[in-house]
Amino acid sequence: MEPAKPTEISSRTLPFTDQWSPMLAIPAPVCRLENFLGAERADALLEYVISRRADFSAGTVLDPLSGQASHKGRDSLVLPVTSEVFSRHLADCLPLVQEVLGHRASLTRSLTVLTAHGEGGHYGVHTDATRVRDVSTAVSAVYYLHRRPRGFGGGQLRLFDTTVHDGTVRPADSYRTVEPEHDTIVFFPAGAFHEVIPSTCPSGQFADHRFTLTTWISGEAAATTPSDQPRIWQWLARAADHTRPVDGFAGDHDGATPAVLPPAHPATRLAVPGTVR
Ligand SMILES: O=C(O)CCC(=O)C(=O)O
Ligand SMILES: [Fe+2]
Repeated sequence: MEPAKPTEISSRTLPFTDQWSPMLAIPAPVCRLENFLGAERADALLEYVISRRADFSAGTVLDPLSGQASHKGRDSLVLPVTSEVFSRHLADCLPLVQEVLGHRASLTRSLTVLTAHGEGGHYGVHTDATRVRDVSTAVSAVYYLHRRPRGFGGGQLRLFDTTVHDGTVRPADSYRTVEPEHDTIVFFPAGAFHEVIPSTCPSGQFADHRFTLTTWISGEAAATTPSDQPRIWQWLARAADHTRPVDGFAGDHDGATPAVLPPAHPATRLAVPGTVR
């Protein structure tokens, strides 16, 4: 049979107009790595997290205007930690992550907390601007851990798109969903709006919670040349502007302490596909 000839849709059906003003909706760049620590070490870390149960406390949010910490819109347990090995892995994958995220600034410091979400655990829509000096260049990294079979439901991470329309940049209602899969890590711009939707934990046991090792990675000080960053990063930073603490960054509201990220090690850094190591 002959293929049908295309039919022109007449401009009576689809008229021309000079009132044409579509809205740009851009997904936040995300880089996801599976099997990040490997089965054995991920299980060892999970056992460690469970063993620290008594040391977790309620996580806070910071009001950017008043500088006050509160529990508004958040029900998570947190425990600040540092780990040389985890930091080295982060440093070794940053060249690849930066390539995927279209990120150009230098990243030298990190803040890390363990988190646990149980029955009703959630973290309302926010940016991570309160965790870093310069949200236009900082990266958030969330490493997920949980028992198998999974003892919790829900708890997905939603990463909101950004709309750019008539010179205004704002977070969109649309989003991408990240499943909190054991031994996977996601990286995304710290200025992207995101939320953790409520989790359930039918057993009520701490060991069945949704666990993360959450890290905020940034440079030393405010970037002097943010225009080096691709446009999407600049838009994200503009949309996140009102979430920056007006008094600037004055230490972490959950007690995380800054650690220096080593440079990527030539022998262990992840290769960027398509380049010579
Ligand atoms: O747990 C997650 O998936 C995200 C956590 C988060 O957004 C945060 O701790 O700032
Ligand atoms: Fe966050």
